[in-house]
Amino acid sequence: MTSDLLLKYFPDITPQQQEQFARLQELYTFWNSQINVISRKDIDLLYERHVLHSLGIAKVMGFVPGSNVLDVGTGGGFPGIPLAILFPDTNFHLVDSIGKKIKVVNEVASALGLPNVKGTHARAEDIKEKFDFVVSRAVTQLKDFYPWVKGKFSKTSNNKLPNGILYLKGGDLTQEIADAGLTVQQYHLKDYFEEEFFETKQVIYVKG
Ligand SMILES: C[S@@+](CC[C@H](N)C(=O)[O-])C[C@H]1O[C@@H](n2cnc3c(N)ncnc32)[C@H](O)[C@@H]1O
Repeated sequence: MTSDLLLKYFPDITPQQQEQFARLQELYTFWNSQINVISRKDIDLLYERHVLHSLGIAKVMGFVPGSNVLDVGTGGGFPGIPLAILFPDTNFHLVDSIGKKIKVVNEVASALGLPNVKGTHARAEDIKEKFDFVVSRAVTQLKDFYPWVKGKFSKTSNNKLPNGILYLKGGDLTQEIADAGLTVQQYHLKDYFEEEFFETKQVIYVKG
């Protein structure tokens, strides 16, 4: 199962990437038994609900080599770790306000040999560097999230979308988007993935 699901939607991944994705099951099964980084009932659905969901961002945006991406509230490394496997030439800075989750991120990145991942125990608001993109999943409402990151975008980018936020969201977002008062683009993951899990899942893009 594992990487078969990934090959179905990302047929160009290299044998090394397949191997890295395949190892996630063992690594997260171990780390999840130490520290709850993903829902325990979800561990059997790791590839669909966490890895493929994270890679939904890659269906919207292919980061050009050298891009710098901040993952805010990464928890155990989602969406940052799957994206870092898929985009080995992009730098991913994964932050979370809970230190033990960042320990998992750094252990997983080291076990997989991902030099493009840096995990930092910090609140998003305190990160001072500039990035091309901010990615995130399941952290907070857009109206609260946007002020944390709005000053963090570098001015230029060679990417296909201007620098900004790519936020994985699910359900009816009409009210949340209205409350944030932001202009967003909505990408529906059911257009890319046929599994029922993706029926209401979206990537919300906000220009930085
Ligand atoms: C529900 S978890 C989601 C984790 C991960 N993104 C995922 O989808 O599996 C939300 C995470 O956001 C982190 N978080 C909340 N507020 C934060 C902040 N201001 N800065 C950094 N991390 C934050 C929490 O510690 C928690 O790990």
